[in-house]
Amino acid sequence: TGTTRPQRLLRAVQERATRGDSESVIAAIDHFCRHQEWAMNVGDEKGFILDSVVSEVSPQTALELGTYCGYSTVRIARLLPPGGHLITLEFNPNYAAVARQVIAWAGLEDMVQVVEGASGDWIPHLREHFGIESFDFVFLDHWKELYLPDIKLLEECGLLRKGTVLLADNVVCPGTPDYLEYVRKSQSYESHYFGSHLEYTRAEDGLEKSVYLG
Ligand SMILES: Cc1cc(C(=O)N2CCN(C)CC2)sc1-c1cc(O)c2nc[nH]c(=O)c2c1
Ligand SMILES: [Mg+2]
Repeated sequence: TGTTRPQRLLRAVQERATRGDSESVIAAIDHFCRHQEWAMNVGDEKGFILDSVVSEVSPQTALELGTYCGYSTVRIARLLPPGGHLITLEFNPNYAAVARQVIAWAGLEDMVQVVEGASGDWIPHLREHFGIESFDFVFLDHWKELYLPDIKLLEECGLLRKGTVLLADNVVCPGTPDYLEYVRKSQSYESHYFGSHLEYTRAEDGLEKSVYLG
């Protein structure tokens, strides 16, 4: 038995970060991942790019696919405008349980809804369940095989509108070739690649920003 890596990450947050201070929660997780144990958070370098896109969009409605421990959830939620709301989908209940506590430690629980389950199961029900008309911003960070089917599902469910901004993590490492080909070739998207590095490493990775044109 013993603790899991997400549980050890949560303990590092509770020991090092100040309750209600989202910057200190982000710093505590980055410290843990750099000096204790690598973990698959978007990280500080790609996180800075995520911050700039979220700030530019200033979304009232945001969707995150893949919560993990809530690191990017906190990065996004801390930048939402008044009235803004973030729904984050997580398949793994153990990850979701840790994420809820990390988000609460950052004092952002009122702007975030952590939803447990498979993205493909939940996306068709987001409108009726959460009263969402469409999303202003979507962060894809769950599983490389699901990026493409899930944005097609979002399109089909009418959850994207002209100007919706999609930002995808790990398009180089682990890599999402089918997703990249689709958003870069489709007339319905305007895409741009932000080169960076895999979190806490020197390996190449990056974020793909795609604006839905309708
Ligand atoms: C699990 C994993 C291992 C990686 C790697 O190349 N490694 C070599 C270098 N060492 C240090 C770490 C391990 S990259 C990666 C990863 C990274 C993300 O940001 C992810 N985001 C969402 N969903 C994922 O499944 C996801 C996986
Ligand atoms: Mg990732």
